[in-house]
Amino acid sequence: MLADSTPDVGRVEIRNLERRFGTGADRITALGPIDLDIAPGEFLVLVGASGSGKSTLLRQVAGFDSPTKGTVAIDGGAPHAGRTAGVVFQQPRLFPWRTVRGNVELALGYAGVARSQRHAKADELLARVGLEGTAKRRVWEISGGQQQRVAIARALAVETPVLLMDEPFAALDALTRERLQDDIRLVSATTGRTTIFVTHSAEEAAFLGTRIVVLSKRPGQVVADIASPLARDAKPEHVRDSLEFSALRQEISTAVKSAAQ
Ligand SMILES: Nc1ncnc2c1ncn2[C@@H]1O[C@H](COP(=O)(O)OP(=O)(O)OP(=O)(O)O)[C@@H](O)[C@H]1O
Repeated sequence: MLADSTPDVGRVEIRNLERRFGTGADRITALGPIDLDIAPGEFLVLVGASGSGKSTLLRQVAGFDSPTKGTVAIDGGAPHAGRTAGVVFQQPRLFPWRTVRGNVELALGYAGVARSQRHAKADELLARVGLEGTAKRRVWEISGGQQQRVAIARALAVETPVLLMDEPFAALDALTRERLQDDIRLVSATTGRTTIFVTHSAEEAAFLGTRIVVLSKRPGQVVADIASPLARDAKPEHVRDSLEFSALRQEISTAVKSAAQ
């Protein structure tokens, strides 16, 4: 299944971006200079050694933090936290005393959806991430994998042009992680939302990305930019079994190892 329509929003332009932290002798350059053009609908996976600045770059695009030098533009404008990008973190960060549906309804409220439409819209989003039948349960009653699905539904609720995911599956067991990868691949192909996804896993990067960008060790700079040859609408099991997938995973893994030296 391909995107519902060709997306025309969600262009991310990163120009000459640098981020330094600290002052005086303790000053470090964490990131940059970085130039990246991300087209609407691309699923860009960022990989690189620990400390290469992946989360720092994501935070600039989210609008949570500002570059020391250079610019980030989303559809030509400055990033605005919560308005231009939805964010999913490693921990789901839900409201535990609310129901599953209540968490999604809250995000819909922030997004300006009328109260009368929130219930149905929340259920539609929960179905999209495979959570039919859990709407009335409290967050603490469901598993970690299900909680992360709620966090994804919540991020999808706010119809931002960009979706940012910072190691969202890292804390999950292997089977749950694989299921969520299958689902997010399909969700992203159908919504066509520009996505930037951070991971440490070459396998996850190869499976999810339409494009994989490898950062060097500090200061993080782009050392490899790989276009995936895998078909977006291929069945997950066919992707995982394919020779192209193995070759891509190997290429990413080699690039990450050499970038870390
Ligand atoms: N607020 C901050 N103050 C000082 N240094 C920071 C700050 N945020 C990040 N850094 C430093 O910037 C560098 C990049 O950090 P960042 O968390 O972006 O890397 P990362 O690639 O996401 O790492 P990991 O894979 O371990 O999550 C690190 O050296 C980190 O210590």
